[in-house]
Amino acid sequence: MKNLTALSLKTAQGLLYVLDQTLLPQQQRWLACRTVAEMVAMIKALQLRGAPAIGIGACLLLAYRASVGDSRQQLLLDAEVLRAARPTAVNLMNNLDSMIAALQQPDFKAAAIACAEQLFAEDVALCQRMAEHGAALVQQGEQLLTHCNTGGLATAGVGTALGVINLAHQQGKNIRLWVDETRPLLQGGRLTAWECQQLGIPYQLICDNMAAMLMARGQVDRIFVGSDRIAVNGDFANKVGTYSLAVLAHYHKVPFYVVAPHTTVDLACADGSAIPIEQRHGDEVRGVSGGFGQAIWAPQDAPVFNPAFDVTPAALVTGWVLDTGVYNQADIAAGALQQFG
Ligand SMILES: CSC[C@@H](O)[C@@H](O)C(=O)COP(=O)(O)O
Repeated sequence: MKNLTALSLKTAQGLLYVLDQTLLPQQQRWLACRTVAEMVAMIKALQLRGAPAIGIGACLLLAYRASVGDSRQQLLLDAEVLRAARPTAVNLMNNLDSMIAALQQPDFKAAAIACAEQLFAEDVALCQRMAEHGAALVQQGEQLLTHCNTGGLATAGVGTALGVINLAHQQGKNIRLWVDETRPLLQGGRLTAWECQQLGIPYQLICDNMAAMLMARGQVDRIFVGSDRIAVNGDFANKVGTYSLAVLAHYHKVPFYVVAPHTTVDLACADGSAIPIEQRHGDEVRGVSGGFGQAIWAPQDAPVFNPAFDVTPAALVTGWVLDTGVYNQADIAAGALQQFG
């Protein structure tokens, strides 16, 4: 396998390494990943996270397993085990489908490696195109807002929503960014804040419940978020809290954009009600843990509701920024997403 490098994934001398995102920003620790069980555990624990990154990581692991001599039959079984690691991000399923097709080739080992390398390269290119389409929407001096982490850590490339924001910054648009901390796992506070510092993007961190006040004061000009799965009617799933942001944006007439590669469209989902939503452990809401330590403030057995994602209805979206272009409400209603998947 070639040596590949992204912010959260890399291959070197044939081995796969994952940057443990649960420890950021306090610690930068790369973990070697050799087995399917290790990869499943990393995805479930969100050591590897972000819709495109988990799909690419799972396929790189299968390519590694092929390179060390696993049988085609074993690799096909392992692909199904990996598919079940997280349910919402369709990129994982789509990338594994590509890998399964590669494993049908006569030289399945070479095909698996080529497939993983191609998925990696393709994601880099898709991110760049999304960034170009999205950054063109941003005006000089705007105050932007984002949720969760959608940057280089979540993809093989520059990211989805954060890729757009970073390109607008690089273009000298003098933007400022509000970063939602993103409870319960703090992907904004830990990961997006860290990426913004690396990239030199001027940002301020806010708790999720401060966005309404900023919008009321006219301090948010545009919102960009990512997505884990987009239904054909334009409804989309993203990190829990995205829906409330969209409702707030609608009320305050703030343009609200979802940024995702066309491969995030799922033709099997007619609308958002068909998107499976992952439910996670109650401890994530009872407290927090990470590279900074652990704090639990709720009663140990407090009953918890903890969906990892929510669905934003298409009616609340100003624009769908895909690698293929920007689509508006009329485009989506006319079936623009039907060509993807
Ligand atoms: C490219 S990022 C799109 C989404 O994957 C992102 O917004 C998100 O919700 C990530 O959730 P996570 O639970 O951290 O994997």
